[in-house]
Amino acid sequence: MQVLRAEEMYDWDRKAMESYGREGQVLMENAGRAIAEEILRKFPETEKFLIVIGGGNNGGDGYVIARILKDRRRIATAVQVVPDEKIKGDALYHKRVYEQSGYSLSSLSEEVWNENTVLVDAMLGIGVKGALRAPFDELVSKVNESQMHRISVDIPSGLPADEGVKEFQAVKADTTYIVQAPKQSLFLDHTAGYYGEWKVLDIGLPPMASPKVSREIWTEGAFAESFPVLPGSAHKGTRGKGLIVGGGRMMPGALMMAARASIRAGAGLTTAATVRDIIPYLTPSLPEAMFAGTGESSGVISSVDPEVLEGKDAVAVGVGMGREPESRPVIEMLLSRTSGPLLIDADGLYHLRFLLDDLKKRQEVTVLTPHFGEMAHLTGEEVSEVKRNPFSLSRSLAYEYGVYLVLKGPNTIITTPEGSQIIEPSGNEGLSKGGSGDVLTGVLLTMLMQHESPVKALANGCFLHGRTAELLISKNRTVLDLLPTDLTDGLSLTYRTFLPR
Ligand SMILES: NC(=O)C1=CN([C@@H]2O[C@H](COP(=O)(O)OP(=O)(O)OC[C@H]3O[C@@H](n4cnc5c(N)ncnc54)[C@H](OP(=O)(O)O)[C@@H]3O)[C@@H](O)[C@H]2O)[C@@H](O)CC1
Ligand SMILES: Nc1ncnc2c1ncn2[C@@H]1O[C@H](COP(=O)(O)OP(=O)(O)O)[C@@H](O)[C@H]1O
Ligand SMILES: [K+]
Repeated sequence: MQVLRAEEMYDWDRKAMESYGREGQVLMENAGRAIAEEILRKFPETEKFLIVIGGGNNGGDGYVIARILKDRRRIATAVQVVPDEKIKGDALYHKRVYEQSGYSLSSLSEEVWNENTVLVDAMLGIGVKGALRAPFDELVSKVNESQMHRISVDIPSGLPADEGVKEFQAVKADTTYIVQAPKQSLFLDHTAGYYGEWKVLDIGLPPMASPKVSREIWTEGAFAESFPVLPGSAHKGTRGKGLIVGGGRMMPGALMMAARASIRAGAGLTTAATVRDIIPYLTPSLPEAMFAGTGESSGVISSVDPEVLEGKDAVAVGVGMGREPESRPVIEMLLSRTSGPLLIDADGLYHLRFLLDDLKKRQEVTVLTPHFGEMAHLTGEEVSEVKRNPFSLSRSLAYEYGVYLVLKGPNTIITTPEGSQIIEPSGNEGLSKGGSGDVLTGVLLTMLMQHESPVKALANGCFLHGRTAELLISKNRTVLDLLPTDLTDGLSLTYRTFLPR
């Protein structure tokens, strides 16, 4: 499913009408009807509805919804909150249909704000611009203060559709019925929460006319379809031989978690490279792994023998490595000497900030997996700015350095060097614990060795990680006690659920 910006949505709408014979009035009828049916399904017993109608096409959808609710014998109070001359075009057509059905409009008296009533917010859609003007500024506050269940049409009124907007005032919806395609703000840290529970409804825009935008949500269907089938004749070489460089005297656990996750995810052979004196302590928890000792300076990795790279299908570096400058030459060496995919995570990303020229020179597949803080460090932006503009900042970075970028968060955004983007929304707050990212690194390393397409490998790895957290919570864990190490052993749950082979 595509994720669109407002302008892209308008393009699709325009093209549908101009080139594919779709009428605006019909599309509005479809939108309003699809939403009304959902409302009736969700509230089969509720009698009273209040529909608040604004001046654009979002208000037009509101007229259709009000008519259908009345047709179904519900007590639907429709209030138009703008002067009559503001209602134009398709919205005016549907206002007339509403009135010709014998239905009338009410005024916004105090009695309509009744907690036994469901509120339908059809004030403002994706056409909102700038700070809210009267009467919407006060109305949005009033709606948010009310105890009613709030259903927003297409988008919570006042909320920007696109990334980048700093200040806004918007309805905090309990439920949002999104028209045709989710908009960017559904996935942003500071706006996602305004949508409440959400569902995307098809209103009949022709897929042939959809904008040429490569920004998609990754689904369980996509995972099951694109996950490579392991041949019966598989041997460890088929599954991939990976190397993970990380850990040190202070953070050996990070390396342990990444290596174990890589093996559990299905790698043929995983080698963990770290300072020599901690290897004996790691061996009991990683009986399947191979180990390689690195050069060391005061407990941190200071060098890796390039011979360790021989025969490796992919390499991951950074987990638990520390930020001491002594480790920087390791990243430098791996950037120039790794011939297969190279994934850089955690402290590796910290060092990378000082090696951007080497990154630019590298020709082979390189994957960076920053969280918001690491992305801010890499780009020189504030964390708040990264959260407000994750799509465009990811694209700029991926394009400038020719890398695959996995910007991690509740909605992880994966970007290719060419700028295609995938949003992977699985997971829950149980993952917000030190170590979850290390597990992800191990999983991604394995996926990179087994998929032909790096972007599918990354999307499937994020899905595997996030869905495992969801399945564990639905079974015997909670978001409070879930551990990154539970996640590793829980990978089987996701495999068994989605790849019953
Ligand atoms: N295929 C589709 O996409 C389909 C989309 N459909 C629906 O259309 C919606 C988009 O409709 P849209 O373009 O008419 O814009 P919309 O959001 O109603 O806002 C415009 C109004 O808001 C006002 N206004 C703006 N900013 C404001 C502010 N700061 N403060 C105060 N007022 C402000 C502006 O006022 P003006 O600036 O003109 O004074 C104007 O009256 C979309 O979300 C979906 O619900 C479906 O019907 C079917 C097909
Ligand atoms: N609230 C959340 N909902 C969904 N996924 C989350 C949430 N918080 C964190 N995650 C996921 O958990 C992982 C955390 O990675 P990271 O921040 O690198 O952790 P660490 O470095 O502490 O191991 C990422 O994959 C991220 O997408
Ligand atoms: K709305």
